[in-house]
Amino acid sequence: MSSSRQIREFPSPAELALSLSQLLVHESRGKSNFSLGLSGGSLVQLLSRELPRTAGLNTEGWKVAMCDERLVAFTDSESTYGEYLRQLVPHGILSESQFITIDPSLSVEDAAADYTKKLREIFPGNDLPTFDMLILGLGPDGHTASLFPGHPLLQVTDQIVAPIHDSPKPPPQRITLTLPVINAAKTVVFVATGESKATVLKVSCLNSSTTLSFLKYLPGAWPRCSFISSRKISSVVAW
Ligand SMILES: O=C(O)[C@H](O)[C@@H](O)[C@H](O)[C@H](O)COP(=O)(O)O
Repeated sequence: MSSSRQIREFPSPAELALSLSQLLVHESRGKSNFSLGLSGGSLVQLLSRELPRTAGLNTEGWKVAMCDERLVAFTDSESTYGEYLRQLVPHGILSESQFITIDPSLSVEDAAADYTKKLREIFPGNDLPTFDMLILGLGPDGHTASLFPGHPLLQVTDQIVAPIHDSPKPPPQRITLTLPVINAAKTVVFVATGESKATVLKVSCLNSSTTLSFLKYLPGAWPRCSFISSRKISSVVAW
């Protein structure tokens, strides 16, 4: 899985979640340390439902970061970590101490600097954090993490985490992993659930020069990218 591009299609989000959980078992098996980046949106519920009943899952060595995070209190329903805390952690699958979280009390610049420092501690000695696996979402507008089409953050190459003040999708203040980190990850999985992803996938894959295309920014990750979808996308995606 980690070495080749794939599209995996499932008839329902439940079946997608099952496969994603099995992939996590496979990718983390035998690793005393497993670094995982998670996204928000529908992924929180998918994983929170499926991981607790996944056979063979050993999360002991897992460190879990957010691919992006909204600068709101963890108690706010907009907080991605807060949602994992409410939906996944109570199942005993992961403990709070395994998550690398932002400090939402800081300004967005300081929160990005603080998160950078925390990631550097998890990946000591590496210029770029090399996540074992990133699970990314995909917005109908073509954004992934908090990297939005046409936004200047797509040009950032000298930071591993960037602040964003003007996210087109609310809330406006967020922090995000930057493209170099996504490109350096060992396995990158895009989870594209729902009808709204078909257009962006089609446009992105058929014409990689379009502004909408997130794929043109992922030359490093592309050979290791997978798409997991709850609908048939292979018919619209040129692979
Ligand atoms: O911070 C955010 O706004 C979300 O995390 C967002 O980036 C999400 O991952 C995608 O929009 C896909 O969301 P769905 O899977 O819910 O469609």
